[in-house]
Amino acid sequence: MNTNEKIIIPLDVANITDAIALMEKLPQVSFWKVGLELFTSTGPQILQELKSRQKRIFLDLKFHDIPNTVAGACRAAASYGVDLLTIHATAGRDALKAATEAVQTGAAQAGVEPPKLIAITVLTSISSRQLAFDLKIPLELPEYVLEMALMAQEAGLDGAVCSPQEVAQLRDSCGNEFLLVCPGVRPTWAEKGDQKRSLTPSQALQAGANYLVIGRPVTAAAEPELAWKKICEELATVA
Ligand SMILES: O=c1ccn([C@@H]2O[C@H](COP(=O)(O)O)[C@@H](O)[C@H]2O)c(=O)[nH]1
Repeated sequence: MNTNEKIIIPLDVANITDAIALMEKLPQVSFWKVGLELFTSTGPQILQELKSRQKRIFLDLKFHDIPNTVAGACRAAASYGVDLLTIHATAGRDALKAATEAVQTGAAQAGVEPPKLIAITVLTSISSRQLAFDLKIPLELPEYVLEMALMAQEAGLDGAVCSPQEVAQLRDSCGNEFLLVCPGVRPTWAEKGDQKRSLTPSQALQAGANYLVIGRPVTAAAEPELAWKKICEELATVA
C-alpha cells in the first residue's frame, strides 16, 4: 500500500450534493469516511455513491449502547459491505463482544466481506484535563487509552482509534496486526480546531499508525487538492 492510501478523508458535510462535490474535487482520494452528520442526513445512499466510484469506506457511526442494541446496529452496518466500522470501547466488554459477532453475522447474511471493527478509545477532542475533571477518569490519559485498546483486543476487535500521541505505545502493546487509526492529525501549517491531542502526518505514520484521518486541513482548505498534495509529499518522506 502506498502512503497516500493510508489517508482517510472524512465527508463531514451536510448532504449528498456537497459530498459528491467534495469527492469530485479530490478524485485521487481512495478512502473516505462517512460520519454521523452525513449518514444521518443521507442514510445508506452515500455508501452506494462511494461504492459506484470504487472507494473504500470507513463508516464512523461510533456505536455506544447496550449489547443487544449495538449488535443489531453492527449487523445492519456490516450488511453494507463497508471496510471499517466504529464502536466506543466504553460501551463495555459485553457490547464489544456482541458487536464482534454481529459484524460477522451481518456480513455473512448479506454475502459481503465483514468490516474491520475498531474501538474508539478516547476521542481526540478530549484533553488530559477534561478526562480527569469532566469525565472523572482517575487514570492518566495514555494509560486509559491503552486499557480501552487492550479490552477491545481481548473482545476480538480488529483495532482501535486513538490519537497520534498514543499510537507508539499502543503499537508496542497490541502488536503489529492490531489496526491503529488516528484522527487528530494536523500538518504544521493547519489549525488544530477542536483537536486536543495531535501530531503531524509524518509523526503519526512514523509512530505506527495504519491510517490517518485528516479532515479540515484538506476539506476546509482554500485549495483542497493542494493541501492533499502537500500532505502526500510529507508522507512520502517517511516511506
Ligand atoms: O477520536 C476521534 C474519533 C473520530 N474523529 C473523527 O475524525 C474526523 C477528524 O476531522 P478533522 O477535521 O481532521 O478534525 C472527524 O470526522 C471526527 O468525527 C475524531 O476526530 N476523533
